[in-house]
Amino acid sequence: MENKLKNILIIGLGLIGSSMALGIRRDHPNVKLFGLDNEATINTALQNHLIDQAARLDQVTMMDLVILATPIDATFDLLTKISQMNFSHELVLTDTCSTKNEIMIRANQIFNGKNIKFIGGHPMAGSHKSGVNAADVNLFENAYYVLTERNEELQDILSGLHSKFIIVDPKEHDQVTGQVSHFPHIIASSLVQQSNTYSKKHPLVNHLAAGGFRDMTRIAEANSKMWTSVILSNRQEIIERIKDFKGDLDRIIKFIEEKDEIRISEFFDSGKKIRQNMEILKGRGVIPNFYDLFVSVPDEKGVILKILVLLQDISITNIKINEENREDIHGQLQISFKSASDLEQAKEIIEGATDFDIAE
Ligand SMILES: NC(=O)c1ccc[n+]([C@@H]2O[C@H](COP(=O)([O-])OP(=O)(O)OC[C@H]3O[C@@H](n4cnc5c(N)ncnc54)[C@H](O)[C@@H]3O)[C@@H](O)[C@H]2O)c1
Ligand SMILES: O=C(O)C(=O)C[C@]1(C(=O)O)C=C[C@@H](O)C=C1
Repeated sequence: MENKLKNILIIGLGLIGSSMALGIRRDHPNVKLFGLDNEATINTALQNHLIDQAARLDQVTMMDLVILATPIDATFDLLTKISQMNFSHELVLTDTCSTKNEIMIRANQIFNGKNIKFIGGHPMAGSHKSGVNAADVNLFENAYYVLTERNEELQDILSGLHSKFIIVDPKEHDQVTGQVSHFPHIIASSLVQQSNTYSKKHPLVNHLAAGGFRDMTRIAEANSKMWTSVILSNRQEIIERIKDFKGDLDRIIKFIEEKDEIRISEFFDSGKKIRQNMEILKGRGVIPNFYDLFVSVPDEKGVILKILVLLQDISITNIKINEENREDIHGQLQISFKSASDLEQAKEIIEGATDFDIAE
């Protein structure tokens, strides 16, 4: 298929826009990539060859595809400005916002009868980091990429992101992401703040916070402006999720007060089973790192290289080093694989060649 989307403008070259630029370039080295952002960001994007050329907003009219990778409030503003422009050919326009319903309602109102094909988009992967320096070509690998409708040419341009397209109704999208993406950010931030308040009375809090606390709170470091926009764009759903959760907390308070051993155990058991079932879904994109092996490694020079050499014939999707604060215990290498069989093979190789502790 000859793709007619040749001149592509990305507005907003932060974490998402710059990572998309790298992904687009991977499969489509010949498209012309333009960028629009503040001067410092554009300079970095040009230096790092993320884009070919800077563009102005009025140059939207000469583009074939425009990707809005901007915060939600800025995206609304840009949608309005673009809807006031005149196009001699059809513009394909998409966004990356974390909410979809309000954006689609607005787009349907303002693009009606215009030469603009708007397709709502949301890559279901990201990070607590932001800005052009966080660009990562593998950010969207194996993650779902939500679109509000199929579009062969757009999907082809985005193929180098290595994500999986899924068509979702905008309202349904906001309900689901409200539960599994937006609400968890509220929980993480509340937990960090509650612990901080408690630490005024109990300073040891700052020392005894360990792996569990770290795993629960990484996303509390996310960009506050972005999350304010997300929450305000999905208010009703998020309020409902919070109220629902309050009910769950009240239920567990009751079990504890009543020393109800069976119900407390059922509570944890149920959580464990549900999460383990979600693990099965990991390969389909619920959680980007799937089939993980945790190798406990001594803090010695060359140890990571040794493991990598051992696994050189197996496809690894990600490696993470979970450092330990204490010097006397081992750090943990988290290695992610594409399949259960790759994981099993890697486990056998490491077990055969080292005495490192391994867990799945
Ligand atoms: N961070 C995530 O995990 C994540 C994941 C998926 C989708 N998203 C969504 O993608 C969008 C971008 O998020 P991000 O994490 O890349 O944010 P970011 O802060 O890293 O990047 C946003 C960029 O947009 C630029 N910008 C803002 N207003 C602009 C304007 N009017 N014109 C041109 N550039 C402008 C900023 O300078 C910045 O470089 C948001 O709508 C967010 O909801 C974020
Ligand atoms: O990994 C993270 O830090 C994220 O929060 C990314 C995350 C999420 O997983 O909920 C957050 C917002 C996006 O719209 C999509 C993905």
